[in-house]
Amino acid sequence: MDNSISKKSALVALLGCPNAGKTSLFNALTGASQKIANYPGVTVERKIGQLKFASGHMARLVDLPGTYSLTPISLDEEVTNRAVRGQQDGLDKISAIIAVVDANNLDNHLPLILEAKSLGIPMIIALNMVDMAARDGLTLSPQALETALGIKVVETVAVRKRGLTDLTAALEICLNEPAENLPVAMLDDKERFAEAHRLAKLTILKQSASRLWTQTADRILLHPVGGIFILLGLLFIMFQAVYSWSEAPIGWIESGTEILAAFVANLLPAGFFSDLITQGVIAGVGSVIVFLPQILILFLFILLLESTGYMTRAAFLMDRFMASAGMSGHSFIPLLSSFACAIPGIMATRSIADDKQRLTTILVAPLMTCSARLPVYTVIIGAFIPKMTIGPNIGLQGFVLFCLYLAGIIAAMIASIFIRKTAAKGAEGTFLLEMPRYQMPRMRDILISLWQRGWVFLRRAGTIIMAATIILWLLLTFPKVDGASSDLQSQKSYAGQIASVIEPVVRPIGFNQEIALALIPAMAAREVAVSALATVNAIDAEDEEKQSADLGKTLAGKWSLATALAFLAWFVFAPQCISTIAVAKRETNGWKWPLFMLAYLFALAYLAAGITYWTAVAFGLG
Ligand SMILES: Nc1nc2c(ncn2[C@@H]2O[C@H](COP(=O)(O)OP(=O)(O)OP(=O)(O)O)[C@@H](O)[C@H]2O)c(=O)[nH]1
Ligand SMILES: [Mg+2]
Repeated sequence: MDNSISKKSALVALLGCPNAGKTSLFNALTGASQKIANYPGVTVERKIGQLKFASGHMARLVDLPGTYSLTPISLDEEVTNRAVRGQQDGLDKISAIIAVVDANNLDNHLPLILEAKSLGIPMIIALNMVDMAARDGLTLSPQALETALGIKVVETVAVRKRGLTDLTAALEICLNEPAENLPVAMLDDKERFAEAHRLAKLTILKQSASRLWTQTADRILLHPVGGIFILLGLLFIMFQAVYSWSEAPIGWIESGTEILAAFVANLLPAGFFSDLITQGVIAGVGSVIVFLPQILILFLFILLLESTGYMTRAAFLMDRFMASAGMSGHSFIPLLSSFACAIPGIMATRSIADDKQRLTTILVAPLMTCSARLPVYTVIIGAFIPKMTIGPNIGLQGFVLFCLYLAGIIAAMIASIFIRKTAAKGAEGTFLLEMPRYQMPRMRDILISLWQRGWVFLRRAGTIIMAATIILWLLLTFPKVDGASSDLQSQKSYAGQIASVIEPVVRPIGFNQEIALALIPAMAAREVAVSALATVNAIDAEDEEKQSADLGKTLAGKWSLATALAFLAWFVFAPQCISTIAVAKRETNGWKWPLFMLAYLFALAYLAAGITYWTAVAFGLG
């Protein structure tokens, strides 16, 4: 510790809103002569350093936590509030304040200055980040602000050490000949914001059109209440579009697979091979490929939101919400990626510095509705939820899909709260984010990304999903039951025998034999649940001549609504994806956390499906 810091020299405080540049200024002004301690009772760092004036005199400088107001809400704001009022234990009375203001953000930063002014402590203003202001096309008049406030204003660029000589000179004058403290009228919140706005207008001489535009857009899109509604509205439109735009292309793909199946059936001699291709490969894989249009529409929206610069704003909007669940805005992007797929999502958590927050984000990422769930949701919704509207342009099917996504999000938040209270206890993190500029998306880039996503999906369908479907088909076809109806065949087959072990476990939550059968191969990937059901039904329908290419129609004739809803609820939670477990193992360096993840997600899935089933039955939907 540096004991050379004199206890007697005047104490000067750096006061300002979060991210105004106080710490940067503190470092620039004090160099290496810092002394770091904690405020008593709070784990907020207290930094005191020594400041040398041109005259050779010294002062002590204290860096305070950022706050927007002297009416504290959080602990570190409390520290700042007590410090400037001279009520902080172990801290001398403050002789002067350097109020640090972000030049780009006058409207938001000036209210604190007005509040501080009423304390009656000698004060000067460091108008910081003027480099950014200039870059963004802002022309400012520090003189205008100085005259209007009656407080000396010095322009600074803390990170480039610009304006520091002027600042220390002004500070020394302020300490030696404090301006007369004219009594200041106490303003209430509303008056203070109005006055801050007036001062900002006086100070800003000119601003570029694009900055003005960005500011207006941000005022609307980042509004703490309105912004959230806009975000939810955008997501809602997205899910509606996933349905309404995909109808026609889905029809084309369906007729395409039907034609292909008929063509192959004609081409190949009837028998094992023909059955394998038509029932296993074409019915199975085709039932998954049908979802390509919906997946592309989903990605189109995500890509558009990303490329316009909106996504970062969404992260910002969500920060407070995420913090209330024990994560932070940093977790937002990984979780958002998990809507596409949990694997890139979990890998993106590497950018989260806090270990506990990172672990939590990994553990809840599989609850975000990945695109592999879309086929499962869509088949069931298409089959069981009536195609009706529940409001102007609001379809019930899109609404249900929206609710399923919402259920995943809410479950993730609740799980996160629990995990942060138990398995991953730790302090809250901080959050910093720079807003990108708004821009027109470049259609070419979007199309390329869409093509890549589509290709990844098709490759999955052609590899893992096809393999799982073929294996399942083989397990369903053997051992052959002679002369049995095809229904009996699937029950007596190897797959049927395995399913009959699982069935008693899932029967209490409303699942039937064919669901039990589909759940095992679906561990490979969730979509396989759909291709497995398609294959089972293709085999079962063999003799009956009424095999429908539309899996939904077939299921609607067999399952009760309660079972269908329970099946949906299951897939909101069930960790049915081996690759996700593998990535979680790699990213957490061991089996402990992936096993924990498997256990808690299966438990949730079982509970949710059971509750859904029995509630539906109670309402007479069984
Ligand atoms: N371009 C530019 N960046 C700055 C300037 N001053 C600070 N920054 C940057 O702004 C960010 C916030 O600066 P800090 O010094 O940590 O802000 P602070 O006021 O201490 O923030 P809190 O302690 O959270 O209240 C950092 O990334 C700094 O590098 C400046 O004058 N110009
Ligand atoms: Mg700081």
